[in-house]
Amino acid sequence: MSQTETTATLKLKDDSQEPSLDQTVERIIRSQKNLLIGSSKSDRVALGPDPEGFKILPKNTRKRFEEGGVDISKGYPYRPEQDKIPIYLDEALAIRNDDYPYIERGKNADPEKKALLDAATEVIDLTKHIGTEIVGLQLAELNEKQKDELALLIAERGVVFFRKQKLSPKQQLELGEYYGRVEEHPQQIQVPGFPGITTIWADYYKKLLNSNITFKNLSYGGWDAQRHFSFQTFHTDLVHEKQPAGITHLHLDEIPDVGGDTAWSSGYAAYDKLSEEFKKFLDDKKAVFVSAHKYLDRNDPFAGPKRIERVHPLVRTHPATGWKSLFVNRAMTTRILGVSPVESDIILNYLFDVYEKNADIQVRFKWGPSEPGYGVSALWDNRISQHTIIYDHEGTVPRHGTRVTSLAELPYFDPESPSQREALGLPLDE
Ligand SMILES: O=C(O)CCC(=O)C(=O)O
Ligand SMILES: [Fe+2]
Repeated sequence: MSQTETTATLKLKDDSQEPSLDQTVERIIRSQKNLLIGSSKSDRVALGPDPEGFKILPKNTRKRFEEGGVDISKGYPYRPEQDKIPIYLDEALAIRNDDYPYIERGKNADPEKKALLDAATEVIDLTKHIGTEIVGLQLAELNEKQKDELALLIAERGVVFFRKQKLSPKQQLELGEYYGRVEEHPQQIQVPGFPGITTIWADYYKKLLNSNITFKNLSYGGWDAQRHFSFQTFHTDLVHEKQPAGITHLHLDEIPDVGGDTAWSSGYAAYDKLSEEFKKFLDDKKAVFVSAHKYLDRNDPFAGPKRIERVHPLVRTHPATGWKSLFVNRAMTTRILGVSPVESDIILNYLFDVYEKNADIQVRFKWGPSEPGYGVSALWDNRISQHTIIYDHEGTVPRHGTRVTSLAELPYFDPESPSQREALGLPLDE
């Protein structure tokens, strides 16, 4: 056979485009993704901007988007295309797997936070341990010094609220970028043209789930019944990231008159609920944290769905305050390393309860009443708190928000760091 004949034969093979076995298997896996990953009803595919969602977009939100230059002419919300949604664990793990140089803005802020607090007309601590409302300031107008001081205040108080805000999605994103690398979510519904801004819109999901429209792979915090994950239980955002979430900023631009509050619980105070002996036991422990979404193992795709697993310290030090905080949540912390599975379950359940059942370390925020033309912002620190929507409105009335999450440092535990009560000179529980 001459050289030309060989090339011709090979070419013929290429041109026939007969898929290899691997390619066939891959095609089956992709087409049967929902079956293999076990997507729930809320885990559906959706492609691009949704003309149906646009029809129920609240007036206040539409006005904010139009004034803020968001192009919703093709529909709303934007639903990431199927080919952007990772199927395999290694694909999901490859997202943001680099070491990104995080700058802690709160670290060098004036501890008295004068530039921020003196400019406010009122500063209201909503409870002793967590939650502060700032009155009379616009987030969009803060200078760098004030933003740094705000980062410190959020780190100290867990969550900070601003009512009556004029804030475009772009301004919200810019503030998030100042606080860290903004997470771009490959699954969640988004603001068109702004992959860093996700949409929080329960009534839309409710409508979607009740409709006969077949969307696939669009996800809204679904978990299996076992661990009950959804936005409706206490949780922390994005703990499965290598450098998990620092500040999340949720801006509600459509607020129900009644219902749909949000609650936060303090991780510093949860830690300080523990006895000194138990703190010592927990201090250098590490735990496994899992992702909300499930994926397939490329080497064993038919072995069932798997979640991303990351190991983080169970007690972590906040880089701005230097205080220790209990870093667990029922939805995503699955086991403590170095103890038996039975021990791990018992300890974790107790720690979840400490966070969830002590009302004295929590704040419940009523976003309303809504004021046409304005929105309300909550900025919380996921490193030192948990939060949950209080879903009493059951998605039956309009409630719409945009959310930007800034990722933070690689979590660490500094054995020299004090607890909050120690740092503030308060008596410690024994
Ligand atoms: O809608 C809410 O109140 C909170 C939703 C939530 O968990 C989040 O934005 O991370
Ligand atoms: Fe959340």
